Amino acid sequence: MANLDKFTEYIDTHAESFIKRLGEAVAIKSISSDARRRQDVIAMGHWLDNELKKLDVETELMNLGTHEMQAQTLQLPPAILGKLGNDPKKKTVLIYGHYDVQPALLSDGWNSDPFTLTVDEATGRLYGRGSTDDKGPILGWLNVLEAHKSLKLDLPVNLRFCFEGMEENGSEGLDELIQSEVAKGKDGWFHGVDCVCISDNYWLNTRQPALTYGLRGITYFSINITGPGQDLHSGAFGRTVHEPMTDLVKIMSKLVDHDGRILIPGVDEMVAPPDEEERKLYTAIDYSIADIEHAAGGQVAISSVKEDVLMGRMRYPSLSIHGIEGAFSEVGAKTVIPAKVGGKFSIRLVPPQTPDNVNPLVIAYLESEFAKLNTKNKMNVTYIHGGKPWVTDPKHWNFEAAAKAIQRVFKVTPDYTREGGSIPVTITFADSLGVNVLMLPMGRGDDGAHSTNEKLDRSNFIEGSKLLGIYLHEVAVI
Ligand SMILES: NCC(=O)N[C@@H](Cc1c[nH]cn1)C(=O)O
Ligand SMILES: [Zn+2]
Ligand SMILES: [Zn+2]
Repeated sequence: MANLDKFTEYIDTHAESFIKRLGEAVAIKSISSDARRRQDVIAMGHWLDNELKKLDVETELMNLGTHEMQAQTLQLPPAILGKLGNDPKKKTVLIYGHYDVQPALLSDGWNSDPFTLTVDEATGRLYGRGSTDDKGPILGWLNVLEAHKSLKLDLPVNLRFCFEGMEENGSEGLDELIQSEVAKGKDGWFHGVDCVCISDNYWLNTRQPALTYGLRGITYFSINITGPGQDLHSGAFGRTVHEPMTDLVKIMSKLVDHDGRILIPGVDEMVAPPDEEERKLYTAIDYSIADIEHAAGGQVAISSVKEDVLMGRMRYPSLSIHGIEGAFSEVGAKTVIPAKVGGKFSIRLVPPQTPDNVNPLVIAYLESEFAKLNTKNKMNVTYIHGGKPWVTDPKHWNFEAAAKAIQRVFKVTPDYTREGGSIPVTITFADSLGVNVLMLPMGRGDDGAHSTNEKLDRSNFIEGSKLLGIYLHEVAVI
């Protein structure tokens, strides 16, 4: 393998300009789930496209059409497909990432403006929405390209890129794009891809780099309850009408138990319990209850048994309640009966669960529980989006190359993990291209993705950029 000292030195000496570039990306409020921010998501796509072009990547902005969201018809942000290198003697690696982010408001509890990358010099942490999910990792790839271009270092593999702007909101249009590109054969953007690498997840803890060979799927629902023609005075109407919020709270309380058990008949039962052999896998992982409680920011773990916590995240389904639309949520003591409320929840799925086999159980259960309420209000259940779980073979050469790269950069062997989150496009790549997909995380388990004060440690950004580059060199020689 080539002497990569110059490459790693370049990454070290250019750390400040890489952080500045990450600051530019974080400043673009590319929140895909908020119709008001759609132009920002599109602007972020153009920003990224421009950065790729500066680094000699041939790109095309793919128009994914429009969709309906929040009572509007919106242009979907473009998928960016890219190509760098076409040497038949080299392997071809497809890189995926997403340039959209989750919503964030200072008033949610951030200590600094979420869209201003804020460097804490004392801890080396880079705070900002998207710092770890997924702008930091995407920019890690840009850092690798910049270093190779500036040093006139030959890239060891051909690269293909697929960056999207709707991952945090159901990846609309992407599956169809991938399938149509694959159907084009040698004229498609993904022709000749040997393996896929996705950097869009986290180490399990704060100490040990990880390689991830599984993701949970997801099925996301909203339950809307209506009845009164308008919001009502609770003094004038309390105990005289059926209240939508009361019905909703009762229904939502029937979904999951305090110990995480899903109460929808048949859902938990689809997943076989682990045997002794499998349990040992979790015993071997360097993890403790303190790790989960540190990452959660409170002493709130459901179990005090490490293996159960790990299995709760990696190999069992979970149900989470996310929010209630239409609820009175301002300061003060408004005595209102909301006329219309919508509760949102999702279930993380594991094999053999899929939205197709779980959704009918969810809908039948909600309808039967609603019928028991004897209310005159009306319930409407909407499936918002979903994706299947994914598990792959971590003994594949793609994982071996990444493990060698981790050994070179961090001088340790990685943890092998399954991730609790979902990236539905992973399975689309695996199935439609028929190649191995690797998840190579950059951030740590306490980064707070989707949460307040999301961060990426400076060392993870810099060492992580080295890792991405060295991984490509290991792929070339494996
Ligand atoms: N980094 C991956 C990630 O955060 N994925 C999201 C995907 C999603 C699905 N529905 C809404 N977002 C996740 O929540 O796992
Ligand atoms: Zn992500
Ligand atoms: Zn995310």
